[in-house]
Amino acid sequence: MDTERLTAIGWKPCFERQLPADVGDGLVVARVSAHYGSQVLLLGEAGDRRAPAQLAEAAGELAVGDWLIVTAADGRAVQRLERQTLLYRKAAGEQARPQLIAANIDTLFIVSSCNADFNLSRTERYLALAIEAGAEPVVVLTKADLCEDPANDPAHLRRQVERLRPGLIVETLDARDPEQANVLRTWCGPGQTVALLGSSGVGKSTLAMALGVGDLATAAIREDDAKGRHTTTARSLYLMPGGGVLVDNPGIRELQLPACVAGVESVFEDVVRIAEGCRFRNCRHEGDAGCAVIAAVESGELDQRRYANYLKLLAEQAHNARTLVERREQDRQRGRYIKSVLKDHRRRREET
Ligand SMILES: Nc1nc2c(ncn2[C@@H]2O[C@H](COP(=O)(O)OP(=O)(O)OP(=O)(O)O)[C@@H](O)[C@H]2O)c(=O)[nH]1
Ligand SMILES: [Zn+2]
Repeated sequence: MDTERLTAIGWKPCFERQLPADVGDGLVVARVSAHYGSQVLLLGEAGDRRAPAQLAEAAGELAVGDWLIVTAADGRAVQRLERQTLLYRKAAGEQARPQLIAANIDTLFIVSSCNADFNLSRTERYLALAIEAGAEPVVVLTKADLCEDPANDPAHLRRQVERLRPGLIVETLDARDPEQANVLRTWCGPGQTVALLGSSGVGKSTLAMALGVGDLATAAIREDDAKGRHTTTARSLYLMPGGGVLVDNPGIRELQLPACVAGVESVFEDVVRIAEGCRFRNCRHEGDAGCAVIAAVESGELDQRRYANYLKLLAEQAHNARTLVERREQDRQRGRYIKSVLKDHRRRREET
């Protein structure tokens, strides 16, 4: 096993420890680089290769960024290494299970611009997501060069964001300038995996360019299919020149809040601490008698915006959690209904 080459695709000692003894004996290490329909793209020591999804998923459901032990011959997974972090979102459509977005991301760059997109409540939402996933959040404020309002200069905006969470790291920069983007190199070295989270137009692709990844929009793999036709497929893992990996796919960019009480409570530790002083244990902090949170807002100790966003994010994630449970219940009922229809059908057939 060439550890150096694996490190270039995000391999770390914590994965090394999980390796079975027989790796090398017809088994190789690979990382899920993209997942589409019936095919999975696996990134290994020797570069990209394809495997039928059915084989690659033999050791469990996959997310982009997962590490697998696969057979060298046909890419059949014999083991999925334990995930260090996992980004997921609420189920889409008929699915009852959360949809996996990406695994093993060490750092989430929460990107927002110094001008129109600057929004503390949105940043809190992304912080909750990052913490829930287990990834380290780093806030990147782009378009620092376009900040014309001296009352809202980049340094001032940065301080506002820093106050959202003790120890939170915030960088301000012009995303078009590779030299300025170098402040992010700390998180982009060998063995490290990062992803960019943020609204459209804030500069995620521009940042990726500045970090040397190249043009994300056009960075597709061209290959010839069995009939010699050119096909292009989008991958989701990009190697950075410094040795790290950038994960990018639309699923990450548009991430919504899944069920994540722990993430929300971690971002709002101060509010949770104040709430310990509420008279009632199940206080909803919405006008209940003896509410310490409302008292803190009234006294000015707690910011009104932060208070409102805390309640909003809590409600939102609870709603998303509830729809999952409700969907599961609906599925059960539908299953029961289908069974009864089939039974009915059989009985009638037996009668005739
Ligand atoms: N002046 C200035 N322009 C920037 C900066 N960052 C991004 N831009 C410009 O903003 C526009 C949008 O940037 P993108 O990198 O495409 O934004 P994105 O976040 O990738 O957007 P989506 O792909 O829609 O998610 C481009 O025209 C960039 O050149 C910056 O720091 N300063
Ligand atoms: Zn209360």
